[in-house]
Amino acid sequence: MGSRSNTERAKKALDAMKQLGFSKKESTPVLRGLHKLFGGNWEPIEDECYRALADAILDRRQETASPAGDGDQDQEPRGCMPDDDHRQPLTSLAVCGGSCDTYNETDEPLTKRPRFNSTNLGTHQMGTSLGTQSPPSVADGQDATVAISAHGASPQSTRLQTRASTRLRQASSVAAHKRPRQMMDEDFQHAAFLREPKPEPDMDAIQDSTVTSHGSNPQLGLVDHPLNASSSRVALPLALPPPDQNVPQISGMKNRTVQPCSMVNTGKGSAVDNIQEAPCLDIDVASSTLGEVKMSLKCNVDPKFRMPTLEAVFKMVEDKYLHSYKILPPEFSIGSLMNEICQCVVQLGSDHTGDHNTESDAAGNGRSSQSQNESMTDNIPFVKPIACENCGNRKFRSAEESLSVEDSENLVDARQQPHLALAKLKPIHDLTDISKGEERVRIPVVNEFASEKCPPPFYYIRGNLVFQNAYINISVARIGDEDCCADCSGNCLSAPITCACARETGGEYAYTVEGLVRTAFLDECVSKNRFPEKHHRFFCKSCPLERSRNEASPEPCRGHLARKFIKECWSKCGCNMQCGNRVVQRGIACNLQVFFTGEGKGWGLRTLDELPKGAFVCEYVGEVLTNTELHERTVENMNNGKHTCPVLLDADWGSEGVLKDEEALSLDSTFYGNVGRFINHRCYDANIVEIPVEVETPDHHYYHLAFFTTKKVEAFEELTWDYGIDFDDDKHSVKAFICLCGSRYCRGRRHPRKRGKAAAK
Ligand SMILES: C[S@@+](CC[C@H](N)C(=O)[O-])C[C@H]1O[C@@H](n2cnc3c(N)ncnc32)[C@H](O)[C@@H]1O
Repeated sequence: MGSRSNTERAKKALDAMKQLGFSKKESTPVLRGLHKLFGGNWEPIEDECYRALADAILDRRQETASPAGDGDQDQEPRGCMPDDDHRQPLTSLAVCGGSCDTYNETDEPLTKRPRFNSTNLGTHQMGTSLGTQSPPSVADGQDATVAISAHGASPQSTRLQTRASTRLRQASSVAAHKRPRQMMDEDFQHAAFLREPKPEPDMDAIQDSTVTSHGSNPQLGLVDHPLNASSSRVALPLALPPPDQNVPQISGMKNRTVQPCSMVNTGKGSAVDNIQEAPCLDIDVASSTLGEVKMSLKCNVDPKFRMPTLEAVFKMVEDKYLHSYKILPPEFSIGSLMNEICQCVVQLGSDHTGDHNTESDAAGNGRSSQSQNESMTDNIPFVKPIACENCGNRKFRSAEESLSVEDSENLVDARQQPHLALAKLKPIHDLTDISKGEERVRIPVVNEFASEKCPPPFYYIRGNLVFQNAYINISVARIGDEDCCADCSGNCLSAPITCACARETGGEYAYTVEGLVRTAFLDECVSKNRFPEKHHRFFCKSCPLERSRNEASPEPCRGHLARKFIKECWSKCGCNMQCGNRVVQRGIACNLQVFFTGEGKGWGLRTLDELPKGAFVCEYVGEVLTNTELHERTVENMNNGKHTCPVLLDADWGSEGVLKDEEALSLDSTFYGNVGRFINHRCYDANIVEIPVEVETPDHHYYHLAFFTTKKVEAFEELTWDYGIDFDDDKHSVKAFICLCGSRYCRGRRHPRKRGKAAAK
């Protein structure tokens, strides 16, 4: 190198810049300046594929284009200006439909595509950056490609990155903005390489890959890498125009091809189940040593597809995953998130009734944020309708197959309103296993009376789901050393001393080695339920329950029982899954059956085996609702002649200050639930009792409600729990029914008004 002439080296440098889309006219003065700055030394200029030169050109552009400095988001429209991509070639989110015929193929790879300026993510200042041009529709293609590119050096891209990570990992975007350039570059490498945990075949080969012209997409002006694991790999600087085999390529690019969507392991029974049906064909992530990362998603779309703005897409994705899913499923991955983005692009782009397909929408013009939220949150139910099997004389059909033509027309509505979906689609249960495989054991449904064959429709879920606004703070960081047993191994119950997780239960594990709740602990829980007046109660300063009933002048709190909690070991603990202090989290282990009681109580739950005292039966699983959501739902259900079956998670309400509504949680299994929703009420002497169990949170704010037997239960005996209903209280969230529990202590039966009604029946 050293022997080469200045002219030769300058020519090479300018050629390399040309490959990045910088004209000779623009590059030459910058190169001259740099050369002078480095005292005639070429090495720093040639290092890292002329990175210093490219950066200097970009800096110079930014200086000339943005006198107000970085962060000035109200500059002239950038998206459609040919030069713009040179100014910010790697710092924006770019969306392109299948045919971008306005694209200038020759020299300006990322221009003339509708742009999403990542600085404006989540704000309503998009208009100036996007202009008024409508996004292209996919005229005849069946694909839409969403390309997300980022450059580590830019604040914009940092925001893009931090947007994803803050929402996903609660990272601080502010801090990220301020980090030095190099650090950000590293972050972007990590963003591309580390956040997708799925196994990626033949990584070494990918990293060592050489440049080929394979897979370029001149039409889109995007580097269109081969997108599945089996295809050959490309290593291209992302801002380069489509490669020309005759042109020497800049080395140092890495390309990582994420598995095609069909290969994404979505995990059973989770929100991401649906991803298997995603319209996404391929996901690709590539990064370069220049600190760029580009992700491209290819989705199948219909010809009427119109490209939505990425702001709308991101909002929709975020809504789905983070507003509804504050508890992120363990299977969550960036791959599935990107796939979700694809689904949302397709869905929004296919919805011609909404106005999220226009640039002005992205600018926040013409549509309130509330209506944006509505269209997004209401859209897709996370849990698929139950497949029907063996119901009546019907054979197994998938949920979609089981729809009649008329029903299928309702599918659109159904997708927009999960609860409406339930009413319209009427998913039919699998009578051989109501859990449709969600549980470790099969839970059959039987009706020995020739009445209804099936329980009413609902979606079976194994674990709680947040309906919408409930706030649950689950993070590993919140679990301190005092709330976990990181040093344990194997089975905590076999260790000579109890671990930190037994602190909640007074230094003694709540479970015996046989997996039963200890008698003394259990009896106290039963006693609290049976004789609440004898036990300590909390009284809220401002009771959420009363507030929801009458916000203007709420009545005083009626008190909430101070409950006994079990704390199980969890992910931050060193023990294994078979640890004796992990019972509820392992799920249902006994043989249960849903059966028709024939006693006027509808369906019920019974055990098929004899159960000893203290045995775990099941959890009460449902949607986690805020207090307001519960109240609204109860009223709505009552108007529809339905009864809500909620349980308040109120064990800690009174001990805190004034609880915000989104912190006052309850569980409702009306629409989404597990077998717990079939357990009927029995006054006082019920054979199961609910005990709050902490699993993934170290406080009493959100917890699991687990049922344990209060005594030995015979095989085929109905399982019952005391709902704790005050049959005199008309305001109770469970609408008091005429109690047919059969207990000699029945509170409902003794109520004169109810008795009269019962007699009249
Ligand atoms: C959580 S659900 C229990 C499952 C319900 N039996 C079913 O068929 O879906 C609660 C509802 O069951 C009925 N129920 C529960 N316990 C009852 C009892 N002791 N007497 C009469 N009805 C009861 C009431 O209609 C109540 O609203």
